[in-house]
Amino acid sequence: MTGRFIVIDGPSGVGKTTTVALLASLVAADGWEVHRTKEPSHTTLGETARHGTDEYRGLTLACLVAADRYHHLDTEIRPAITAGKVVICDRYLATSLVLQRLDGVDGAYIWALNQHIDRPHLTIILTGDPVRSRARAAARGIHSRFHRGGPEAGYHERERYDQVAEELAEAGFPVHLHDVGEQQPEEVAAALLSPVRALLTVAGTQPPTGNAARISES
Ligand SMILES: Nc1ncnc2c1ncn2[C@@H]1O[C@H](COP(=O)(O)OP(=O)(O)OP(=O)(O)O)[C@@H](O)[C@H]1O
Ligand SMILES: Cc1cn([C@H]2C[C@H](O)[C@@H](COP(=O)(O)O)O2)c(=O)[nH]c1=O
Repeated sequence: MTGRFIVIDGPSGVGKTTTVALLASLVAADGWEVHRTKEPSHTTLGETARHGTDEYRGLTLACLVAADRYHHLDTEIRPAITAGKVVICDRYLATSLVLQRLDGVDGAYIWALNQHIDRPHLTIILTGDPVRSRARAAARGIHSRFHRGGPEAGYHERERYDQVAEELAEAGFPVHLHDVGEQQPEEVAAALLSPVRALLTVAGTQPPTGNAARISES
């Protein structure tokens, strides 16, 4: 059986990386082989995008993150799915549709750049109080110009993610929007387990192992 491709996306500091780690553990505990990864990837190309947002902007950055996405799909995501794993990826197309637009790139161009990417089986978009999210990102450490800016930037970013959730759904992407509210990280992951199990539990199909499985990560 081929694996599944799940994306967790949303504003800076909302808790994507934390949720990916916790959800990966829960899915592995169900017996699924899990591969955890993130975008930009941990390749030279990806790290250039992650840490280069002061130098690279607009169309250049849009092309850079799209190139990294195709390389990530070719070298990591597709092989893991073919091997039957559940791939859980931190950030993907929704980030490009929000941040590259904020950078002045036309939405149609972002879609065109990404027209050959794989469609995730499920895109989870986390939303939450922008003041809290921005404060958490700042406390953790800022490495991107998109993380800067106070509450106003945070509200704007959240609004864009809400719009992009609708845009992706209209384009046929299965989307699950989850407001983290005041939930603790473990509560967020537990709440997401239900839609993820619904995706993984195809009628009559059991997880490939009866026991807790391994998690690989990039
Ligand atoms: N539900 C939560 N409640 C309280 N703190 C949280 C919660 N989720 C995450 N955090 C904390 O907030 C900080 C940011 O979390 P995390 O790195 O997971 O967010 P992110 O969305 O991946 O951020 P970024 O987009 O900036 O990479 C971390 O210190 C994490 O421990
Ligand atoms: C996937 C993706 C990423 N970016 C930029 C935005 C940030 O500068 C970094 C990611 O930061 P993180 O805290 O390590 O998650 O990459 C982007 O502009 N467009 C994208 O599609």
